Amino acid sequence: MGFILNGLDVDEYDRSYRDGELLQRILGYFRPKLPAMLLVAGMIVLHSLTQAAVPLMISWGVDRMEAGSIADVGWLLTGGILAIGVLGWVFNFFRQWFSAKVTGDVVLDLRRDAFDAVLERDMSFYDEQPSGKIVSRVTSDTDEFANVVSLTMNLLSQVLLVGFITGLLFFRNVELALLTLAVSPVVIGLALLFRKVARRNTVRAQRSLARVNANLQETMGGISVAKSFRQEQTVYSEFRPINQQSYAVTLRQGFVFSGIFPVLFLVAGLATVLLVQVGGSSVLGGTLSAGDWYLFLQAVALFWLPLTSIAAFWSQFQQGLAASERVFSLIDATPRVTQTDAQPVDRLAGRIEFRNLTFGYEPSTPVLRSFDLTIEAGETVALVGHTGAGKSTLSKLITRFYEFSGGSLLVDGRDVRTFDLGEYRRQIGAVPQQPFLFSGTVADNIRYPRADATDSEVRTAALQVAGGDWIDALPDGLDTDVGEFGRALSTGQRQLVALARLLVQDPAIVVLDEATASVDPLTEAQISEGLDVVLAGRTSIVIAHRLSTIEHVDRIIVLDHGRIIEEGDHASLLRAGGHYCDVYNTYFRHQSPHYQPGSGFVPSATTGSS
Ligand SMILES: Nc1ncnc2c1ncn2[C@@H]1O[C@H](COP(=O)(O)OP(=O)(O)OP(=O)(O)O)[C@@H](O)[C@H]1O
Repeated sequence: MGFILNGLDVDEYDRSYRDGELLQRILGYFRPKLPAMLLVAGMIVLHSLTQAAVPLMISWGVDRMEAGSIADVGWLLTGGILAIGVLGWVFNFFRQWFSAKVTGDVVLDLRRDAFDAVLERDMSFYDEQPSGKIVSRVTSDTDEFANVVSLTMNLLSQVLLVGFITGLLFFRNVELALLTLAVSPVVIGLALLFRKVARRNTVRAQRSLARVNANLQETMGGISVAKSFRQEQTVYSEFRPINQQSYAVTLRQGFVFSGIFPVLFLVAGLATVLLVQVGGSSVLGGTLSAGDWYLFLQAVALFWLPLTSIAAFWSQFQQGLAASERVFSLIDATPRVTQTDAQPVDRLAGRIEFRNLTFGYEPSTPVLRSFDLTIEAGETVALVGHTGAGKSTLSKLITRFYEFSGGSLLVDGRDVRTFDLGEYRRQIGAVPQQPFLFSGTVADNIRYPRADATDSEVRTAALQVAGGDWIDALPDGLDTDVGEFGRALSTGQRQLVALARLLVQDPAIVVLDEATASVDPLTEAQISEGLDVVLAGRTSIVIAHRLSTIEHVDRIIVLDHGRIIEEGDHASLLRAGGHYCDVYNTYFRHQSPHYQPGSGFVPSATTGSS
């Protein structure tokens, strides 16, 4: 049991809905499709009637045969069965066609809502949830849901058929009808018993599939790293148990599901034996006509088929419910970033104040405690500090990707929680260390923040970054295809595109995580030049990794374990000989054009190095 269930726990945002609640929610998706569904219902009734009519006609024929008058009605019987068959086919065709349309439409809506929800989630959600699992909810779980919708349509048709046949049985012979019905509670009881086990197994199967997806997604994302470290074997060894688990869980699900049918057929078989025995004796005793007996034997077969599928349907129904539960959990996951208002945000000046702010990715381990910092409008601030000091955390709070738990964050003196989030974010230009480019051309990527930017605006922005020299190096200039994730461009070129993109966005505040990857001196110079243009006139927070940047910013803030331990400009901080000197000696010293191995240490009070 241990291995099979490893890692199949609920995700943090998973929740359990009552069946009624789930059904209500599902019905909400079907309500707009009412006319089409009524048509489907009509077709189902007609189709079920045709199915029930066949045994009835044959029974009538058998009675005629018994009375020795089959020759008179033979053609009527043949023609009638044929006509019913054709009608049945037509009704069934329209039923299938319209139900496929209704199902397709509902899945389309559900997938749209799930995808919308995915886009709405905070960054913390993506930190915690492997993307493969999310993909699984939007794709395979909605498919699962579609299956259950088709099954429901089939079930409705079968329930109607059972209804018609039961009516017919009672009409012809109450005694035999009661006998047939007597066994039904056993079948239904068995099906209900099976319900819980089925649901549990199904949820596990879906989770194990989500794990497979998550693993694949991660492997594909990091395939170049895996290959360069020759870790293919490790990747494979990690995948194998997950795949094996999915196999085992699915196998177990199959085992549980297939267990129910033999049991149900056994019960149905016993009932048929009983009917053959009792019915046959009645025919011999003259209390039942041969036609009625035939009708019963036919009806019993028809009667059991829907009943057993109703029973088996429970399991698949549970499967669909479990899938819809997972999709709804994704849609309903509560956002952590909560705005108290949606006030319009005009052009910001860009004054940022952290006041007594507390934040932790995990509430129990705060990264920032009672944090205070004011960045003036138009100021360029560099954040430096050892890894894990909290530099990126500050930028994530400004971009409002994460929610803080205490204190306040003010922009232009207004609480960020009161802003219209969309309007606020449009004024923040965030550039990550590895700028992400979407498939398309360089121009498409520069235009990304503002789809209505004209070609000439895009070109102007590109030309403003480092005088546009870099564009000439691209094979097709701005029309160069960047490839998936921008892989067709060099690291430096991607950064230059990201800077041009920022100019098109024209944000009031720039939050920039400088790339650590080294680029050739020419590109380095182009990036520095581009940065000067991009940051001019905006409030800029730069997580600095370049000496050329920290030398020119208005203020350097040295962070350590989520606290500001020093601030000032480059020269004064070096003179002060404090913690900044340590950071300088560790990170920045080597980047000086005059650097020689072992030289350039700035004496600091903490290390005393010289
Ligand atoms: N998504 C996350 N979930 C949980 N903890 C996190 C997350 N991101 C960062 N942390 C933790 O928060 C602390 C501050 O991290 P942060 O990324 O802000 O540091 P940093 O100064 O930007 O470091 P670096 O220079 O390495 O990027 C670290 O202890 C880190 O482990």
